[in-house]
Amino acid sequence: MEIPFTKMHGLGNNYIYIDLFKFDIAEEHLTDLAQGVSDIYTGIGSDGMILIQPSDAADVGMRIFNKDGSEGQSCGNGLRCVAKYAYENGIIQREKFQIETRANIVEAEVSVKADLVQEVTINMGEPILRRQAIPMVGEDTPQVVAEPFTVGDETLDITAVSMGNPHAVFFVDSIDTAPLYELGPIIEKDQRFPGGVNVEFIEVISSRELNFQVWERGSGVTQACGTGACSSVVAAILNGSVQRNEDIIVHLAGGDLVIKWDDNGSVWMTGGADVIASGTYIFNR
Ligand SMILES: N[C@@H](CCC[C@H](N)C(=O)O)C(=O)O
Repeated sequence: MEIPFTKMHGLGNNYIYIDLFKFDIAEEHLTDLAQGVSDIYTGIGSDGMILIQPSDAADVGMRIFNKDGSEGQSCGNGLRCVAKYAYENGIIQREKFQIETRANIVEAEVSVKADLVQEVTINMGEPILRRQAIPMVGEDTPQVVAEPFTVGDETLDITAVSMGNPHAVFFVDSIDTAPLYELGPIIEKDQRFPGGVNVEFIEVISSRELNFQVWERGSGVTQACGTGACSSVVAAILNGSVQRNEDIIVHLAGGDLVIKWDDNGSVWMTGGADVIASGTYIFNR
């Protein structure tokens, strides 16, 4: 099967995008296809695959598959790229529109120059903080903030947040010595997170800026994670390190995002989205 694709990235978090407005793929092939396109040796090479598709509930829909073929509920960097693709390819003709994910419907606004999208702002909706809704096991509590969390012989303080997908946020003194490769893969599959979890290590560098590293569920270390940046700002606010209703700059390996958790409860994300390549993938089922 010959499948048309576009490869895009948001701050280096790169996915193979398939436009289901133009092309259909049977559900049974999606896991294999995501693994296939993501492989750097035998595929195109990516952090995963994103489907851009018609939606009954919003202007456009998206589904995100990680590198290992598992399906996530949302993807912040993917949402900005879907917004850019939808606008530049005439799926949507307005600068403000809605995108449906498995988690929720978000509001996107594109800023356009010479018909090209320069930057995208997404209202990602409200964070989910209740323990069992994240989901995290244990007696239900309204929030999981700075709780001791033992992994092997280390005990760290965890703040858990869901932006539709689950995130375990750990504050460290320096991002350079964060145990990303050592603890990321272990915490990702820790039984206290029945659906697995994305793992972030955060250094607070001022009341307006955070340094960020991520181990993503299903994909490992990536250059950036939009839902992770949102979760980290929410976690930093819950821990009293930064303020609500202010623009916080998150420095990720692939560049910066501006995140705000406003007084009405919504988390806003602003950043770039870029096209890398387009072509045809030969899918051997
Ligand atoms: N990179 C994404 C998140 C992708 C999904 C995640 N790995 C999960 O399984 O929840 C982002 O930019 O948010």
